[in-house]
Amino acid sequence: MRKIEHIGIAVKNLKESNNLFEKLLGVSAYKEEEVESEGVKTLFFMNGPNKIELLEATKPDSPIAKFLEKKGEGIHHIAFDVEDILAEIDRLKNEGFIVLNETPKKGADNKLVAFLHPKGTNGVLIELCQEIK
Ligand SMILES: CC[C@H](C(=O)O)C(=O)SCCNC(=O)CCNC(=O)[C@H](O)C(C)(C)COP(=O)(O)OP(=O)(O)OC[C@H]1O[C@@H](n2cnc3c(N)ncnc32)[C@H](O)[C@@H]1OP(=O)(O)O
Ligand SMILES: [Co+2]
Repeated sequence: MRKIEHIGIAVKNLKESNNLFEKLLGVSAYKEEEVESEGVKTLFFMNGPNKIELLEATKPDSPIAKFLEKKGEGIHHIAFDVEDILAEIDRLKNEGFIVLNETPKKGADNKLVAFLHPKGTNGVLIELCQEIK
């Protein structure tokens, strides 16, 4: 794991949260992207070295919809930048972490992604991100 790639925040309404985070960070979002396979629409902000990903559910069975139902708006996951996601998946599996998708999937913002179950990480959903070069 090289560095935190982004913090994912689940929100009910991307438009409203876009205005809020624009005020909070003093910058505009640099990208809006729908990830059909995850049932999410994402909005990315960069302020200094920090990246914030806002996530709105686009379908009722999306992980974000379930999260909002259960916990309401808030921090959803922490994503880490990795050099080699397959090697990292292997390493983490051997360390006993629960890898939710052993085959990396296409995420937002030009990344290959995989997730670790929060049950194995003190209740924090962890995302692994490898830049697609
Ligand atoms: C890929 C696009 C984008 C990117 O950056 O590129 C994204 O980040 S997309 C983000 C959305 N996609 C995902 O989150 C995929 C991985 N998540 C999952 O597979 C599920 O959400 C899972 C397995 C974490 C939970 O799904 P499940 O159907 O089991 O939901 P439950 O409500 O039954 O939860 C079980 C248990 O886990 C706790 N939980 C759920 N979500 C989170 C979370 N984000 N952080 C911490 N804990 C979480 C939930 O509270 C339940 O705990 P319990 O003690 O049993 O109540
Ligand atoms: Co993410």
